[in-house]
Amino acid sequence: MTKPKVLISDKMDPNAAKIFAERGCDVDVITGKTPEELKAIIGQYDGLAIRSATKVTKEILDAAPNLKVIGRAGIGVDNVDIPYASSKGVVVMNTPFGNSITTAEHAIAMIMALARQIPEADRRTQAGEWPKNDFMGIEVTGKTLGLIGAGNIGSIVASRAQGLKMKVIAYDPFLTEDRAIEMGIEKVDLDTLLSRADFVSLHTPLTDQTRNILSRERLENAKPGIRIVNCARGGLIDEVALKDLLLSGQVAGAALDVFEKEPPAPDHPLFGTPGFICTPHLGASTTEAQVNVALQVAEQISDFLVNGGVTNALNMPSLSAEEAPKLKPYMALAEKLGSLVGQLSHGNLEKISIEREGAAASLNGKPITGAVLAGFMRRYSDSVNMVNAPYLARERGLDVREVRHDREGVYHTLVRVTVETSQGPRSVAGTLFGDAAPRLVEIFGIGIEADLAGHMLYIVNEDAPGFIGRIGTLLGQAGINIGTFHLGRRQAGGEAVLLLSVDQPINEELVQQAAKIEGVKMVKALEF
Ligand SMILES: NC(=O)C1=CN([C@@H]2O[C@H](COP(=O)(O)OP(=O)(O)OC[C@H]3O[C@@H](n4cnc5c(N)ncnc54)[C@H](O)[C@@H]3O)[C@@H](O)[C@H]2O)C=CC1
Ligand SMILES: O=C(O)CCC(=O)C(=O)O
Repeated sequence: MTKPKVLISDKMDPNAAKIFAERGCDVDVITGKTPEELKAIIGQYDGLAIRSATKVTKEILDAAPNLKVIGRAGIGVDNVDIPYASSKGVVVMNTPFGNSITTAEHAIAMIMALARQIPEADRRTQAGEWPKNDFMGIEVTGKTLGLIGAGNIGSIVASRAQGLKMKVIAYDPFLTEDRAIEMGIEKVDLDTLLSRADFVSLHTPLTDQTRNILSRERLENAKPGIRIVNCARGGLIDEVALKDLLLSGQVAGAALDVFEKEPPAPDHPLFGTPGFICTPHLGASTTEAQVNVALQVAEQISDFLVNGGVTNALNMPSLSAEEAPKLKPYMALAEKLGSLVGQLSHGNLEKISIEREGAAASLNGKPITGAVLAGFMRRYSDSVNMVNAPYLARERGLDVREVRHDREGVYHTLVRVTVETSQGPRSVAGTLFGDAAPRLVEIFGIGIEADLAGHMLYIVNEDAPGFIGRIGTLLGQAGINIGTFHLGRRQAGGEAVLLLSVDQPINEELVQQAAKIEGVKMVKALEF
């Protein structure tokens, strides 16, 4: 049997190459390639091990007919086009915990560096000055640290900050009250956090919800003299606004490990701004973390290529060989339903129930539940997958109920997902056509039949003549082609839902325009 070939395309601890060789793979370490150079060689490899420098785009994936698995030695996978990799059948894995402690420690180092202005004091002292009177720091003891994102890294930062006698508050829609109590922190909304925090530290992935979460407006309204640390992802903060507010004194200090564009241009507006310090995406750069993630990624990739084992995959469930063919379409359905209900529900979502009815009731429910939870939580975390979703849900105190009804309803098989929201329960349901093709059949109590795929637009409106024409015209004028069109309504003249699939993503501006059309109650762009 020929050995699987693996490329390590980013700088990684040498133990990774050793593990690949020991586990039966041929490995090449070729780092620093341009996208064009990578495209020219990627075709020969079955596996690709990366950190953050390699961007695995559509073009790279199209040039990689043999590629079966991509392993990210780290957490964030925003450098991989996961939907496209999935469409090509390429498994994407990460190493969700290997660098969390290290990154949390970097955030704490940034807090201390800001509090005592260590980089600037160091620079001037080494330049021959003795500027003892220019650096009046602050104590962190007794100060309030506001965490935006309290997952793996955020919760480690919380415990370290508590050791420094800081009071920790957090904004994280997925943090339950119980988990917050367990962590000894206070759960607050974002505005409260910004009005109370002396230091803010960001620990979320970059998603549509978190992009620009520290916008100019939010920074302007934050507690005067706030200090900000970002060791998560560039794009979470408005960098230009940050400079203006550092200059005005509204923000007393900012420490960035990550930038919207990396590496930042040499004339980046923040460079040289008083109170600003930065590091070149060093959050995960310790010997310990790099050994952890390199070993882990090499073990995971070789296990997959040599034995078919799946660990920490972001786009694939773990399954036995016999169950796989029967369960696969159910898992595709379940993930879509979880994703739909997650995209359409807001606020504190603490309870989710997954009901299986008819033929679905007799199947192994675990992978179906895992798939629902993975779809539901994907917008909150880069690290969630069908395997770890139930564990993460439990850890975060999400109450997950699984219910089986052996009876058969209108459909011979049905999966229903319900979340409890502050406005009451919200449920969506789907079936399999021909035991293979997932179809949505009900959304918030309204019957509708639709395939959930690609870019979609969801509209709730008052059922009235001429409405569909107005939506069609709006999309047509925006140059957006409609693929499929699905309608459902409670009763004639009552509340109706419209679900459209379109050929390109729908931007926020168009969503706002659609929301202004007469009769529209709610509009949401969806992605599957
Ligand atoms: N600077 C560096 O070198 C490193 C950076 N990272 C970044 O740190 C991020 C966090 O990593 P982990 O803690 O392991 O991830 P995680 O998935 O355990 O935690 C992320 C948390 O963010 C929360 N969240 C999601 N959307 C939110 C929103 N709109 N508002 C507030 N909170 C929200 C989630 O509920 C979750 O609790 C990663 O996504 C990665 O981008 C990770 C490792 C190293
Ligand atoms: O590999 C690195 O140095 C970056 C780590 C990181 O950003 C991540 O794991 O998300």
